[in-house]
Amino acid sequence: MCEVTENTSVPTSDIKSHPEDKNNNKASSLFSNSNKKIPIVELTLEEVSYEPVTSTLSEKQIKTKDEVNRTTVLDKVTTKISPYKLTAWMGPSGSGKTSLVSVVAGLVDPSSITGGSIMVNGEEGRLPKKLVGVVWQDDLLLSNLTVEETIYFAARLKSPAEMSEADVQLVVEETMKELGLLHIRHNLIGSPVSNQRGISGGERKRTAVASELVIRPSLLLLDEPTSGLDATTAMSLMSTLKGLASLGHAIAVVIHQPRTDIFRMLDHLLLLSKGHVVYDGQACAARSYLESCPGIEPLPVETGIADWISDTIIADERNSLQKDGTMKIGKLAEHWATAQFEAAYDVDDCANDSASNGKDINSGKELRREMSTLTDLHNTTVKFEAGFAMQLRLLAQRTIKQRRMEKITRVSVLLTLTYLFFTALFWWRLPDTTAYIFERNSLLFFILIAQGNSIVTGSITVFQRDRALLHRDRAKKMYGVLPYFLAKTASDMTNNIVLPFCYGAVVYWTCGLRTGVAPFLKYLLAYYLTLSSAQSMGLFMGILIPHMGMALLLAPAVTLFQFILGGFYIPLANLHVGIQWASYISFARYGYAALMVNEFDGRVIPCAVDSEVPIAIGGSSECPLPGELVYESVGIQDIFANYWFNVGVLVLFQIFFLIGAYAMLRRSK
Ligand SMILES: Nc1ncnc2c1ncn2[C@@H]1O[C@H](COP(=O)(O)OP(=O)(O)OP(=O)(O)O)[C@@H](O)[C@H]1O
Repeated sequence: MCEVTENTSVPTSDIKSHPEDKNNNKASSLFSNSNKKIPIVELTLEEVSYEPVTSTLSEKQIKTKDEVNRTTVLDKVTTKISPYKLTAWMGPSGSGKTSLVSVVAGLVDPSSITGGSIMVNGEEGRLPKKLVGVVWQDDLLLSNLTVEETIYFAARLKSPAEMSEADVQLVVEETMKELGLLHIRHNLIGSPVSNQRGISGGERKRTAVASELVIRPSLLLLDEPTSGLDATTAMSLMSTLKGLASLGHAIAVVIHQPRTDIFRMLDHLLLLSKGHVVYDGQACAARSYLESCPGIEPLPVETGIADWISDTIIADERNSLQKDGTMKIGKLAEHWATAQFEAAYDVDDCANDSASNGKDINSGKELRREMSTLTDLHNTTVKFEAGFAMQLRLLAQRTIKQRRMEKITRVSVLLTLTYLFFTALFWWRLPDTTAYIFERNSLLFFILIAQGNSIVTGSITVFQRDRALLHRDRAKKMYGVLPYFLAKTASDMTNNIVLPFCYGAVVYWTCGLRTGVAPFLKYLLAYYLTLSSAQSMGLFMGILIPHMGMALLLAPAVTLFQFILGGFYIPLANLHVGIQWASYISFARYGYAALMVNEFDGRVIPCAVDSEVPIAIGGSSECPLPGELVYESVGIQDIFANYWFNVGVLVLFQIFFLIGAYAMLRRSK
């Protein structure tokens, strides 16, 4: 007899978890309207094998050689994800559940699917990515966005451009209500990693689900959505998913040993072991099937069914471990492959289960009428829903919102104030005489190096964090690389530089640099361009070197090297010929030159009043001293002594770094 036979239907109206969330009747009615628009989709996998390349050979070598090392992650997997059903994929660690999510979501290299076929509504082909929502374990939500902003950005980016703002807002409202998030709509997501307080783990998961659900995907895949949640929160989330399935979504959940009450909610169950199917059928029939397998201990009294299933599969895997450490196909997988497994679908005890969704899924007739053809499904979707301008606007807003508390945090303001304090202490109101020329030079160099280095490392760190989110969003075809890149660059060039730039502006007056509005503005321009070159170089390095640790190790060395070649430590003319060339590709050289020329060009530096020691600058102890001699003494001569030339080269540096960064980003997968 099948143990799990009770009606597990959870009506949608019962799944809201917070009393405040019951107030929005308008949203509720829209939900029932938009519900009709979900394209009904059934996905069938027939003997699908997934074998990614694990060879260490380069792509070029692989093309020329026949032998390609592949690992069999999924071996002839046959299963189904049906609308109106809550499907679960279970199996021990490493059994291939997450890989199956990637395969079904179309996120793997098609050449690594080495066998079998994937059918959508009975036709062989791929489901448009727009109709698939995937919630991963690491949800990659942006910490400084509120719950509502997170769902809104997902909704707007994924909704058709012609959909009005009011309608998008209504769908966001409706989705928040559906997932019990209305009462925390204005709360920040937060980040457990950086100890930033925010919403709870369960609310995070629900927000991640809401961000996917907001466009009503036909197929929703969730990779361990209940991991890290307490039993009650896990139950509440699964109830929500069950309710959503009853509206027509096809939902597949990767789940580890759920509690019995959660297990009872499942309609369909796929059990995997080392990439092989061990069971695929109605969840309520799994027990009787497994107990019918030779050598399997029946479910002990007081043991949860999911725990028993897991123990049974793990024991089978252990038994199939050979002496040389390799694994042969387990007995359970072998049995499933040869058994008359249709029997598992037809267990009488599960008769009630099919009715539990309010739809007789086994009759199939009504369902088939609801299903669109694959061509229709493709015709109704476009590459990106939002237009270029909309993507750009939304991404810029999203980046600004995320960065608003990142860059101007209390710590960064405090650090800038500390820098200001010490800079003022060392270089306070420098007397404008020949006796203080060295101090002036050193100040101009210090302000570059003090801020430049942290900008480069900051830029790398921010991009490495954004990288995963970008790749995930790109895979979902939410936006293009260009709008992302433009929005990011615009934000980086303002947000990341605002504090260093303010520091530079204040230092100008506290340290008594050249008086006059024009020199001040020119100083700001040169200073800004040097910092933004550092920013672009950081981004370039961050994209070029995908490994964050490696990038952060190399970045300070490269930046320091650039600054040494700037001309302050070693006058440019005195650099060894073997390295002199490198100074031409140092942005610090042009930044420093522009600041020096702006400070000293066209003026005469008065003699130090009480100076008894003649000041020798570049071999000249002239007094008063022509300003040109100061920058010429560090090797800034000829065309390099032209302020606008240096500013122009800094602009070129940025163009080079940015175009390079964009090109690499486009190529990266
Ligand atoms: N691209 C790949 N190249 C090589 N091996 C891979 C690749 N993807 C997955 N694998 C291997 O396939 C097996 C299944 O991995 P997968 O992450 O799908 O398992 P899982 O069931 O989700 O495990 P867990 O429950 O621990 O998350 C693992 O042994 C994994 O190392």
